[in-house]
Amino acid sequence: MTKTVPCGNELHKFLIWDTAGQERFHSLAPMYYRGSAAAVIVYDITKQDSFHTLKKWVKELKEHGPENIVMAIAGNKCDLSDIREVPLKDAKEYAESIGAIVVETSAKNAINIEELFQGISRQIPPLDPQENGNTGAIKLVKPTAPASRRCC
Ligand SMILES: Nc1nc2c(ncn2[C@@H]2O[C@H](COP(=O)(O)OP(=O)(O)OP(=O)(O)O)[C@@H](O)[C@H]2O)c(=O)[nH]1
Repeated sequence: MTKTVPCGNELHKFLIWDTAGQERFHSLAPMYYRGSAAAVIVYDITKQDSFHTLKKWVKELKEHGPENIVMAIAGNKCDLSDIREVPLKDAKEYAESIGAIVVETSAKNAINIEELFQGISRQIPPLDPQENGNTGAIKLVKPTAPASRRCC
């Protein structure tokens, strides 16, 4: 899946992989997060267990993920906040402690999805010109094609 996000006067094009969260697919996860610029770790605000599992994923990313990976925490199913088990305050405190972005989303009602990707976009450093195939010392023009970034 791809998503293009305006960021200042650039366009960031994200290539997005949805990794299966279940334990039996755990060993496949490094294939997705290796080389990724950002990771969105999703929990379900109506299930405390999912917030606990999220912390395990954050630990794994910190130990084995790319050094400067941008981490974003998404508390999904915010349309069901009347049956929430995870207070937003807990998620915010945890996110702050690990330097991650946090936002409550609803995939069902398309709430805060755009904001989530904009938040990530703002944290991703500009492309290294050499990585971009540009070896010149002075950048005279902004690329017209969107820069591609990976996100899992
Ligand atoms: N109310 C509500 N239901 C949702 C939302 N997002 C997903 N669901 C429902 O939650 C269930 C699980 O959704 P999935 O997308 O399969 O969840 P997942 O975490 O990606 O599952 P795995 O890929 O198997 O790890 C489905 O029945 C969805 O319709 C949401 O924002 N609000």
